[in-house]
Parts: sequence; C-alpha cells; structure tokens
Amino acid sequence: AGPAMRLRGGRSRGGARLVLACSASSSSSSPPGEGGGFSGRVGFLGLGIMGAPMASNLIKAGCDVTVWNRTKSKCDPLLTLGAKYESSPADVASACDVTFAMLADPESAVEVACGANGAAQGMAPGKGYVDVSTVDAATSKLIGKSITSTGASFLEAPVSGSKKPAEDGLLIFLTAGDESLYNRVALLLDVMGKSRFFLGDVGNGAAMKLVVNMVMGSMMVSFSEGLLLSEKVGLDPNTLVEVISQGAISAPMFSLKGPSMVKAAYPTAFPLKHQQKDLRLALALAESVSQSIPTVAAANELYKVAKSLGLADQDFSAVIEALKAKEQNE
Ligand SMILES: NC(=O)C1=CN([C@@H]2O[C@H](COP(=O)(O)OP(=O)(O)OC[C@H]3O[C@@H](n4cnc5c(N)ncnc54)[C@H](OP(=O)(O)O)[C@@H]3O)[C@@H](O)[C@H]2O)C=CC1
Ligand SMILES: O=CC(=O)O
Repeated sequence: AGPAMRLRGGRSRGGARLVLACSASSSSSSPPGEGGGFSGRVGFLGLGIMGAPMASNLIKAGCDVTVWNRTKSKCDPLLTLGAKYESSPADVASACDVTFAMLADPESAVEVACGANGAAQGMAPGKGYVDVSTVDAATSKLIGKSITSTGASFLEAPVSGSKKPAEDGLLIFLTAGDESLYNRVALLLDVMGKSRFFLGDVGNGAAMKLVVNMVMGSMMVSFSEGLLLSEKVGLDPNTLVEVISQGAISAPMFSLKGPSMVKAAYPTAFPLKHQQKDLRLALALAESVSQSIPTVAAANELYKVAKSLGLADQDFSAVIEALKAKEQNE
C-alpha cells in the first residue's frame, strides 16, 4: 500500500475566517488540532519572496509571530505588522511552539535547522518544526532527524504556488512526517494555503514537490521554444499565448508569464536559480530509481546556460533568453 494521502481543499476564503484562525494566547484552553484553534507562538525563519508573504498572512490572521532572517532588514516590514524578532533560529525555536522555515535550498535549510545557533538547538518536546522549503528527501530526513532527536516533532511541507499565491494565501501544501503535528498546524496551513496533502513518511512531500516542479520546468522550456518558433515563422507570439489559453494545454502559467516573456520582461516570482535547483534535485531523484527523464535533463542544461548568462535571480521564464543566446551562437 502506498502512503496515506488526504486532500483537504476547496475551502472558501474570506477575511473574517482568516482573522479567526489564530489565537495569540499560549493557554491550552483551546486544544490544538483539527477543529480547534491554534494557540501558541509561531516562529518563521526565512523571509524571502515566499517566506515574507506567508509570515505576513499569519500575522494578519492574528497569530503571535516571531521572525528571523539572515539579512535582518527583511524582517522590518513584518515587525511593522506586529511580528516579534529573535536574533537566531535557535532563539526563535526556543521562544515559539511551532516554527516554520522557508529557505532557499538544501544547504541553507540544513544550516538554519542544524547549524550553529540552528533551530534544533531551541527545540524541545512539545515543540514542532515545519520546513516548507523545497529540498530533496535526504535533506528533509536529515533535518527531521536533527529536530526529532530533541523530542520535538517534524513536518516537511513544501509548497506549490508562487509569489502571488503566497500573497493571496492560496498555496498548496505537500506535507509528510508527523501526522499529529500536521493536525496541530492545520489551521496555520489553511491561513497560508488553499489546500493541503498529507503524504505519509518524511521524503514523500519533498519528492512530490520535485516531480511537480520538474514538469513545470520542462513546460516552461517547451513554451519558450514555441514562442520563439512562432515569431520566427511570422506569427504573433501573443496570438499563440491566446490560442494556447483556449485549448486543452492551457495553463495559468502560460497566460501569466506569456505576455511579459514576449516583451522580454522577467519580473521575479520564482527565481530561475531555484527552478534549476529543483531540476537538479529531480534528476537525482530519478537517478535513485533508474528512471530516465531525458526532457528534464535537456531542460536543466538550458537553465544552467541561463544562469551562466547572469539570469539566476530573474524569473525562471527568463530561460527563453538561453534559447535566444544559443541561436545567436549557432
Ligand atoms: N518563489 C517561488 O515562486 C517559490 C519558491 N519555492 C521554494 O521556496 C524556497 C524559498 O524560495 P523564495 O522565497 O522564492 O527564495 P528567496 O531566494 O527569495 O529567499 C531565500 C531565503 O533563504 C535565505 N537563505 C539563503 N541562504 C541562506 C543561508 N545560507 N543561511 C540562512 N538563510 C539563507 C534567504 O535569506 P537572505 O534574505 O539573507 O538572502 C531568504 O530568506 C525555495 O526552496 C524555493 O525553491 C517554492 C514555491 C514557490
Ligand atoms: O516552486 C515553484 C512554484 O511555482 O510552485
């Protein structure tokens, strides 16, 4: 039998519901868990493109949030909203009942959780750590082991959805690990997201996220090739975007990114360096089960070229520039 999978989605979203979702009180009069309110202090580590709006939504929902970020200035907007500040991940974990982490990659996720003054040093029985970064299963298991060795609980919960869904509280959580922690933070996930899946053992959430993102990365390359080819044969690429949007291969991503890609504008929602990281990790995942993913391998090479062109911090749709550069060099 495969891992337990449960979807709780389709919830209507409304301001009033968000305001009621959290209680800043640390009293235990409202038992944590499904159906109860979340009571206790919430930590948030990592306030980049995704972490900042996620933490912001928790604060706006009435949660008692304590933040930390490597670059301290990124905490300021959250402090203005009412967040508290601690000067290390260990101090945040020590001050909070549940701590979320949204870090760039496996290296930073491990450093923040397990390094000097890392979150694990502030963990103790009764506390929870929820890592929402996109990492590989081995990294997630390593972090989980470090957290649970303190007696605390661990949940991996990478998200599908980009900057705008994070701002709108419409992320999709792909969780795995400690199910009682999953139930305990369910209301917090519902503040930040529109649906949540519980996928069983630690590693399954990471794997699901990598599979989703490898499909996304290849789709973007294929779309880029289509835009360039349509233009080259004398078609209007804007019309291609419109045609695609009306057919069976329509995807919000194409409609959202297409018009700006045609103008060679790549405002960053999902940094290209993170998409390439996800393809790299997906290739390793496929390798671990001897699965061939040649389309993903080819897409990965293109993202690597894009990075070498200085596009790492642009949106991942800038991968189209790598195709243009290739053409010029041929
Ligand atoms: N953007 C998106 O659309 C989505 C991103 N993701 C995933 O979410 C994660 C975060 O993405 P995003 O917010 O876009 O990324 P950003 O690059 O905007 O933010 C990365 C965060 O990680 C921190 N960080 C990086 N290196 C270190 C380190 N060595 N030690 C401590 N902190 C560090 C950064 O701190 P500092 O501010 O100091 O640099 C920052 O807070 C990634 O794993 C990404 O793949 C998932 C879904 C969507
Ligand atoms: O990881 C990126 C996303 O859009 O999801």
